[in-house]
Amino acid sequence: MARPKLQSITDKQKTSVFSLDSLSAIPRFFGEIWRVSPKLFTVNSIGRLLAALSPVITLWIGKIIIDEIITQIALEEQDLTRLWTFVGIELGVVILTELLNRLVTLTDGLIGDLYSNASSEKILRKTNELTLEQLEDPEFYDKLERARQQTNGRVNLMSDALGQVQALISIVSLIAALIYFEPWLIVLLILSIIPSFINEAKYSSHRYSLARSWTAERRELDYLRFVGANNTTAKEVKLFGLTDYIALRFKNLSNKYYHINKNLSIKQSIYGSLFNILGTLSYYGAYVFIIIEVIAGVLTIGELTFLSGSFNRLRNNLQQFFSRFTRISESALYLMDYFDFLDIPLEQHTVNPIPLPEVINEGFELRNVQFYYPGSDTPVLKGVSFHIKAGEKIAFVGENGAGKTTLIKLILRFYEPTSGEILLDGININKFSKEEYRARFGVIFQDFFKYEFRLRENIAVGDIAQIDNDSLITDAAERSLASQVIAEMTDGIDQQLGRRFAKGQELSGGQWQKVALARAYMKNADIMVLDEPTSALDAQAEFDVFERFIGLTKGKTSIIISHRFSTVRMADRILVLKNGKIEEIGTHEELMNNPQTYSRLFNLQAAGYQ
Ligand SMILES: Nc1ncnc2c1ncn2[C@@H]1O[C@H](COP(=O)(O)OP(=O)(O)OP(=O)(O)O)[C@@H](O)[C@H]1O
Repeated sequence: MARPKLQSITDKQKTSVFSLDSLSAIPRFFGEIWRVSPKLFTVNSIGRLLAALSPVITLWIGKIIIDEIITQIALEEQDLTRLWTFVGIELGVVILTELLNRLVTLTDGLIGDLYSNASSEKILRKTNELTLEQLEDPEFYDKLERARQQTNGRVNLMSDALGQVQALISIVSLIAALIYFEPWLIVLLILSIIPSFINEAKYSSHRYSLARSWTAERRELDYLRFVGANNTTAKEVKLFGLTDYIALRFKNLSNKYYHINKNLSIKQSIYGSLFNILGTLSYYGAYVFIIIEVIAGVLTIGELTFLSGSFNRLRNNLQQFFSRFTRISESALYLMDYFDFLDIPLEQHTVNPIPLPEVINEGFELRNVQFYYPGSDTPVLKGVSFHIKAGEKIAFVGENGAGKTTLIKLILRFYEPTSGEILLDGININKFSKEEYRARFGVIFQDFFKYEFRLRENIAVGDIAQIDNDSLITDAAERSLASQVIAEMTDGIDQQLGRRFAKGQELSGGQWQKVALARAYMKNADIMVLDEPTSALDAQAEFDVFERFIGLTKGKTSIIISHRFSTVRMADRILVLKNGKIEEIGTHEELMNNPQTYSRLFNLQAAGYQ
């Protein structure tokens, strides 16, 4: 479902012919570049400024040299001092320009690298500041994709924009020289350039709107590339023989884009070539005009080389200037996407948060909680009310899709209930600071992430500030039985995990689960939340893990989700969810005496083990 907050720039604005709107993003862009490295930026700008004057100076010296040669040839007693002096000056200017150009390229590259790293980091941090709701929105993903792509484009934009200022200085100096000798040449020049500029502007805007309208498809292409060539999907792809299916899907979609893009490129090339020929004709027109003037004795030979050189140079510079201009406005459109992404409004922090209770006394209370996932019109929770007493171990049970994990997401404040409220010690959990509130939880999710980092990091993510606290990490590992995994690793706690990087060791599903469970033990959390923490463990390991858990978390409020009734029965109370409603709640014994879902499922599972 479209959400207005994610759409601040309309497509129409983005595709207006000259894309001038987009240029408004450039000052902010330069602000960002400046902050990346004020020193490099200053060196780069000064280098460009000096290099910009080189064409007119070189051409002017060239004119003096030629006129001097002609004068000296006509003399009987030649004095070549002035001639050699100017040749020497020209050589100096050429070497200096060469050095300045190198300096500009070098600083362009360095600033580009720094800027691209800084903007990637910004995207990463911004992504993390967004809510789960925003992260699960496909429109958000399109925006993220557009912000991510063209990182290189943004770097080129910098050299283009600075190059543009440099070119402008060269152009103004060359124009001044042309006006001084032959003002008419300027008119000829402008007439030859304008059609080609309009052509460039038109097609660059087409290209951008095409790229933009294909964002979702590009994401699909990326996903197909990932599914088709990836070590995590390789087993299934090989076993089910999916390569052809995926490759064909990829080919069909990418071919479609290729053909649309091809047609556009061909048209642009044809018109571009025609307008270029027009430009060349105008140059020769000017050339003929200057030759006639020289023959008539109005201009000297030196002035002929200077004027024809200046005209040619100016024509190239202007052509580059205009095509750079369209390139800049095109890149600036992508830049707007990037800023647009960075400007996605963030969720408001809780105003004047109430301090969390030092010790939890009463526990949680859910009052008539109803919940719809954003964009969905099917309720997942339909008026759920219950207590979790302080220090109690409560298990959530129910069939797939009943809403167990959703309940946990609401308690952890990843989403807000659509109606109803959740209280902790009688206070609505929204009134606490989200960060402080979440810090009181030790959590393992059903779909925990397997970081292909070191084992130490995989445990320390539970409290990353403690990454170097070996005793805390080994202690957490001991509690979750991950110590057995550490003992088997060549590099112990510093073993690289996964197969992506050198010396990485892949773990079994159960071993990963023990490592992930250790995250919940990393801090002395008041509330433990375990969402199917033992689904991959063997029966003995599961029993051991839970026995430990019960022993180690005495007096801590805990929520456990499990489909294994041998685990569930260890909880103080069990809540059975069915279709988003509480079907029954009570102790194992109470529920066993109640001929409803729990006793039926318990007996069913028990019978399976007999
Ligand atoms: N991010 C989401 N967006 C939209 N719908 C969702 C989302 N996550 C879950 N759902 C839907 O909410 C319902 C409840 O899902 P939930 O994950 O809470 O079930 P569960 O009881 O934990 O199931 P399981 O035992 O399979 O883990 C399901 O119908 C699911 O399709």
